[in-house]
Amino acid sequence: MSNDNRVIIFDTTLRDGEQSPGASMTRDEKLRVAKQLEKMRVDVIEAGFAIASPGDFESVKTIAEAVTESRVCSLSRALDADIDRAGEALQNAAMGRIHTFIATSPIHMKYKLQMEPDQVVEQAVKAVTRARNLIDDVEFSLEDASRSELDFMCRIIEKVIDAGASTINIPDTVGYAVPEEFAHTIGQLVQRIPNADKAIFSVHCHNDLGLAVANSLAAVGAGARQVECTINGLGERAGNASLEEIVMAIRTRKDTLGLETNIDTTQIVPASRLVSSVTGFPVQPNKAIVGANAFAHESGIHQDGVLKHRETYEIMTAQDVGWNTNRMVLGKHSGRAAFRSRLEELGTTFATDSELNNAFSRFKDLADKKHEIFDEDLVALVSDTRAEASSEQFKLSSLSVTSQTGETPVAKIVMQVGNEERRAESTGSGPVDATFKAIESIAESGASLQIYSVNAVTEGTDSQGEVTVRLENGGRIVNGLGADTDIIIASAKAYIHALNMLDANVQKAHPQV
Ligand SMILES: CC(=O)SCCNC(=O)CCNC(=O)[C@H](O)C(C)(C)COP(=O)(O)OP(=O)(O)OC[C@H]1O[C@@H](n2cnc3c(N)ncnc32)[C@H](O)[C@@H]1OP(=O)(O)O
Ligand SMILES: CC(C)C(=O)C(=O)O
Repeated sequence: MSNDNRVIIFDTTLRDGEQSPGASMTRDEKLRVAKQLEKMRVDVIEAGFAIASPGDFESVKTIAEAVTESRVCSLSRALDADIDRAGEALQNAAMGRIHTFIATSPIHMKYKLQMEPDQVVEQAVKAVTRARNLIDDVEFSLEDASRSELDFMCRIIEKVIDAGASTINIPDTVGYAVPEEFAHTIGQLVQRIPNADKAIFSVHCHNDLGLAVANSLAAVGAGARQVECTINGLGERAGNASLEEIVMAIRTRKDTLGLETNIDTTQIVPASRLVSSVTGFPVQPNKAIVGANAFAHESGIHQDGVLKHRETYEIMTAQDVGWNTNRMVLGKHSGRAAFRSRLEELGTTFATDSELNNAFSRFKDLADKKHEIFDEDLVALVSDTRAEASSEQFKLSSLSVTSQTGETPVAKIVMQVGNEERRAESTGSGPVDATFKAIESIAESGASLQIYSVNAVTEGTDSQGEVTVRLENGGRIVNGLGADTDIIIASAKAYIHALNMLDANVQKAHPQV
């Protein structure tokens, strides 16, 4: 692919990204992010706004001295002092850039700058000329370009290119543009400005209408060859175009866009995590590319499709952007294919379809109670299913326990004993004690309880409790297991499992302790 089709990735996480209220970074944090951006092969890193504060100056200087593979840039207004400060911060850069800007929209010129358009042109040319005397790479931005008049933009751009700007940035400062219109503007600028071929056209889109990425892609379709963007879409107000979305859209739709970047996409997720951790801005789970759910499938039909042929529901691989793998999340929308596959990965196979169906129906019951089923839940669920299936003698039909402050707990149980339904009611010192007494009043095993333990299988209040009950009878000792989101029911299941083991004389299958 020719150079004409290469899109320069200009990352402004450390400058515009840091303008997100609450996203301030220290010099050392910025340096860590800059090194990661360099590793990701970002072309230009906007390290800060040197005149903004002594700390920002130090950050730009430190990054300019530490980064050699990416160009390091500082922002500056179209003012002598800003430009000189940027030049000073960048003086040791292996590759540096001064990025100077001034607003060109009628509303900004009249109310904010309080300048006439001619004065703005004059100040822009003066700024670019001064910057070019300090450094050989100068970018000029027309702030609020998407609300600026086309003829005026053509006039100022032609003059700043003549003054030495080699990158012309067209920002959608307030996120006002829509893709078709923005593409038209870029196309017009590229066609109408006589010296347009002497500069790279760039865009810098904000996300106020959620269109930052769409506008950036429309602009590259119309001839822009630099995109300014940020990790996780961080930035002023609703943020900037997100780097990961731009880069992966260009890569994934190379067939239609015909473009490429130099980014090592496997470094995207590490960069996203780093920026999230240093700024304290979490990444939403459904965020494209870097959200926790971006490569996760919960629906049975999708899981079945992905297991048969990944591309049925994935347009990129998780590994391409730096995840270890895609994920099958087991939940209430999952089907047998994913359930069986995950258990096989965990070393459990089903001998018969009815064994699979039995475990699957328990899994659906559990999924109705719990948001996400983890591997530990599955293991507990299958061992519980198998424990129950291992003997026919005692089965739990229903259990109701009342436990109230100042009142003695009461357990009412219905059990299947062989072919007979039996009921019992008992009180106890606690709900578990009452339950065990009710079971024992039906089973009359005479076994003594040696150990009772409860473990939360996963984290969270919707976790399954896994209970172990050790019973001793006539010198035989067995361990019964039960799992449920309700620990009283898990306890009843574990006690009944142990009774069945004693009854069925299964010590060899479940060794005595
Ligand atoms: C669209 C963008 O993201 S632009 C970048 C925005 N980022 C920031 O503003 C972060 C860093 N900014 C700062 O630290 C401060 O605003 C500073 C240091 C740059 C300036 O601080 P102050 O001198 O106190 O000025 P203040 O911020 O109050 O006002 C901005 C001044 O710059 C002028 N100005 C704004 N843009 C430009 C420009 N591109 N070129 C020249 N002057 C400009 C304004 O008209 C105003 O001038 P006035 O004081 O004569 O009215
Ligand atoms: C300074 C420019 C590039 C900017 O941040 C904007 O217009 O949003």
